[in-house]
Amino acid sequence: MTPFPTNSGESRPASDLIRVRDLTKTYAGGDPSRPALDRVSIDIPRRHFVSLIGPSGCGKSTLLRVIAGLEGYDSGEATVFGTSPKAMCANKAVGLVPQTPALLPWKNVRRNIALPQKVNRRAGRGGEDPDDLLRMVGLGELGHRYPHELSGGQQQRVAIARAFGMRPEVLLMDEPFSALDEFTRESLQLQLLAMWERMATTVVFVTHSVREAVTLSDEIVVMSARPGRIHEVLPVDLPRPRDTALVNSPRMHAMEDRVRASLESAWQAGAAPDDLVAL
Ligand SMILES: Nc1ncnc2c1ncn2[C@@H]1O[C@H](COP(=O)(O)OP(=O)(O)OP(=O)(O)O)[C@@H](O)[C@H]1O
Repeated sequence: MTPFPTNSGESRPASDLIRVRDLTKTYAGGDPSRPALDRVSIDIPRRHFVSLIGPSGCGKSTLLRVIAGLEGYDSGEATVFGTSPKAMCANKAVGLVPQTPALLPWKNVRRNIALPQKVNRRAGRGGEDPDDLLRMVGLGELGHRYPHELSGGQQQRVAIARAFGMRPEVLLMDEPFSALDEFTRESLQLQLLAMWERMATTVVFVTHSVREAVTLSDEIVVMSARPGRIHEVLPVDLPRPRDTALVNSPRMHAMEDRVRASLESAWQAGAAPDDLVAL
């Protein structure tokens, strides 16, 4: 197990962590000798921004779905701030932002954002004002529009605003920016960081982009495939806010190089003999 570093260096109680211990998951019909997750252990401290990165099929989405309470597992344990993921999910304390924004096409943007808050109120949790949320993601003027009247990037902003509007204790994001152009992606990253800082949420973010992981994260979890394991946890020792000057600095590039080197060794650790012969 790779011990998960905390900013303070102190060990934290389970009530302050997303804690995964020795967790193994094999999908129904899957090869038991190659579980999707194999004895995975990590601690994600409350209010941290943590990215999961690794080769395709290494189990990033599976781990996210286990934390979300949407997938069971064979052995080991997962708790979110001391509670089971399913209980957190039932309490609407965990939000999930998928790769493609799932907005209701027959409701305008403001109603799309307000809808989950009704569910939230039933769960006894407050919500944010939809117009405030829209302003925070730079869409203050577009509350009356319908999803088909927005660009892909604007739709994803609505999805992010909606997720934060539920004031989740944990926000799980599965490659939310992967379909966007680089410029839109970079501007959304900065908006996401501003929302995260303001809402003090814990974010677990899946990405294939090294630059994105370094720009956003406190820690980067590098995973390896066949079977899915934690390869290494890299603390991102860069100050916040991560402004444009920092993102283009030598320190940033040095951190990116560290992550790339770790990914390469993760790939080698998980490569089957056939893959190596093909090289
Ligand atoms: N519903 C499912 N049924 C069976 N096997 C699955 C299912 N979902 C995922 N898997 C398998 O589990 C392993 C991990 O998949 P997962 O989607 O978690 O990987 P990932 O790292 O998120 O991949 P990618 O980067 O390509 O999105 C893969 O071998 C995949 O084929």
